[in-house]
Amino acid sequence: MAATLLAIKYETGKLEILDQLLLPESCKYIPINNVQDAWHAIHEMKVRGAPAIAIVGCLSLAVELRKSEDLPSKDKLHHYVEEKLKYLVTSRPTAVNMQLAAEACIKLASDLISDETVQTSGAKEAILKHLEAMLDNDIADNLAIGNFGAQDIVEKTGKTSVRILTHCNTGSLATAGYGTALGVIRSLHKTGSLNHVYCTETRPYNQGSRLTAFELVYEKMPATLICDNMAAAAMRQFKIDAVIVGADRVAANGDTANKIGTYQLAVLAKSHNILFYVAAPFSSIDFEIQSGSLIPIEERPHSEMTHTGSIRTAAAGINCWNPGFDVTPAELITGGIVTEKSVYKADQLVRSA
Ligand SMILES: CSC[C@@H](O)[C@@H](O)C(=O)COP(=O)(O)O
Repeated sequence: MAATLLAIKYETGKLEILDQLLLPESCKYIPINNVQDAWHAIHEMKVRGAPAIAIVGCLSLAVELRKSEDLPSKDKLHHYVEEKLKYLVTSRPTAVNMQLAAEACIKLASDLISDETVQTSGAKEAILKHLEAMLDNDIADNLAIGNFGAQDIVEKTGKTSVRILTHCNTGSLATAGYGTALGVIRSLHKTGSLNHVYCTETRPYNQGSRLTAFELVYEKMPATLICDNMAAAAMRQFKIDAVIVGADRVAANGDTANKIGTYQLAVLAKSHNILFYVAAPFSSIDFEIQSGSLIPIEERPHSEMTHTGSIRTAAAGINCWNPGFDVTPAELITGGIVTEKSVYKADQLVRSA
């Protein structure tokens, strides 16, 4: 893959993340030396985006495991892994990727315990191999998502040059590299099928203007930034062909939690007869949650709405409501849910697909 902006750098036992709080002014990598560092970096949104959260969490455990030389028994190793991963899951509530990654790794640790042929060092190596494979696996998944999504958009619109609208940040900065929804846009660009991409500012945290716009400029894609309240006007004026967004958690029925403002884009897309897509790794689908109403939604600090940096921009004393995410009902996802396996209609989602 061509060199792109990386949110996460990992070399055996050494983990660094790009501090996204400093973007777009400066690009600075900071070390993550242990699980606690990762918890804080995720909680404070130095790294964000559902896949990137899970990868940084899991790699921080790999860093700790590589440092620890005295692991007394396989049983203790299992409890250690379980405790650390469960702690990481508490860093942010809505994205499911960290939770599912934790469950998979805890299950591996538990299977290794019951396997009498495996020694403690072998168990540790197997867990490390599992955790450290996440970066490469995520990039491979994103490339597949990009290809499936680009192909589907070209097929369903019947156009060879499409205009896309996207929301929040779903690119290299939210994943191991390439991206999910932005990966689809990258693939359209790579194959000469992208006419133009419009990215929303994504108030109040501005992932669109700070991060997506940064990636689009970096990659020299034909792109325009719009404020969130310009979406309807832009859909009509620029004849948008498809909206594509990422996901923090997809319920079993296809309802999708993603950055606040996604739902209103889906409603607008419907009334403008525009295809609406969600792009996410299969690991963003939570088959334990039957519908979107059960997805926990993170409430963010009011200062994100009332202040720009240290300057107050809203009247002091006003009440605020600042949910970080909303839920788009499955029936509004008219294009489909693009994963690394295939593009699904909501009613085609099955656990073993
Ligand atoms: C590939 S990232 C998908 C989603 O995680 C993304 O769209 C999003 O909502 C990110 O929210 P954030 O609050 O910045 O972590």
